[in-house]
Amino acid sequence: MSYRDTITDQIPLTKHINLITSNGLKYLHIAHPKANARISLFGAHLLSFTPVNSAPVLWMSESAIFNGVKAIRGGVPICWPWFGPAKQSPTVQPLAQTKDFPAHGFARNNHWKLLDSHSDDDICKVRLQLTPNPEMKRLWPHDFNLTAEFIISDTLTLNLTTLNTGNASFDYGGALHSYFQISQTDAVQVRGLDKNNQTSRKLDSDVDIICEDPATTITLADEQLQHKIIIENEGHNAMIVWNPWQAGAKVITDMPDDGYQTMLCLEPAIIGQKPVTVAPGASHTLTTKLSVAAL
Ligand SMILES: O=P(O)(O)OC[C@H]1O[C@H](O)[C@H](O)[C@@H](O)[C@@H]1O
Repeated sequence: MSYRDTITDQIPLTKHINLITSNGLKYLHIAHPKANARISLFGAHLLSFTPVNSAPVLWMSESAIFNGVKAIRGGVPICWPWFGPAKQSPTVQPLAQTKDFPAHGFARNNHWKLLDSHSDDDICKVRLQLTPNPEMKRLWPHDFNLTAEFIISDTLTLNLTTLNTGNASFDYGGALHSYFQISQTDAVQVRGLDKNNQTSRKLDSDVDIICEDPATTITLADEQLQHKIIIENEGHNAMIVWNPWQAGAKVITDMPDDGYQTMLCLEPAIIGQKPVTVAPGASHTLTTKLSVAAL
């Protein structure tokens, strides 16, 4: 059952933004003349973004689990403060060698606080915040204030700002793990995975690669939908491209077996080998901006 079937409470925050409760979990439903979007406060997880007169930009698994424990499969999970398996991330070693650490950090598995919301005729804006609790400190012993700002109009901007509130520098990594909706795998082409924009990549098998010198703008063109999704990123040092294909999808319990046919992950990331150092009192922002244009 999807969370949409079990809504128990709905509080209007602005003319365009409602705070929804379903199964004890909170969601923001944004219905604006320029776009619709949904955000889960669990994970500060963007679930959907659909500009008016456009197809949905983001893919959501039909078997995604909304239980406030497991990270949601689809949309834009926030991977933070490390990307990938903890054991491979220098920013969490040597701690991660001895204990059971979650892949992609802990931001996507925790409840965030709603800081504020605003909307007018042009945009909707919401900010969510994560601050450390003892379990997070066990996994990553640093003082931080993490803010996810969503600016929704005919484009969507997600600014993830890491503020160091402690008195020692720390290194962090992460990713905005965007799952894009595609019509079918042989209809799409990705450009911008290298800085010179020389390579255009077709999707014809499983892929899980790190592109370490991407262009600032990536495009995902879909011949069948006759549109391209434009992904403009800042603050990252790599792009991850992921599709698990048939065999991979079969072993992912919260993805239908044929789910891989309509999704592609393109993820602006800060990889563990090249973390960002944040000095006390300083901050760093990882940004992605999504828009759609006709082909
Ligand atoms: O299943 P998850 O923990 O959400 O990870 C899903 C995927 O995320 C990234 O794209 C990684 O590059 C993949 O190796 C990983 O399988």
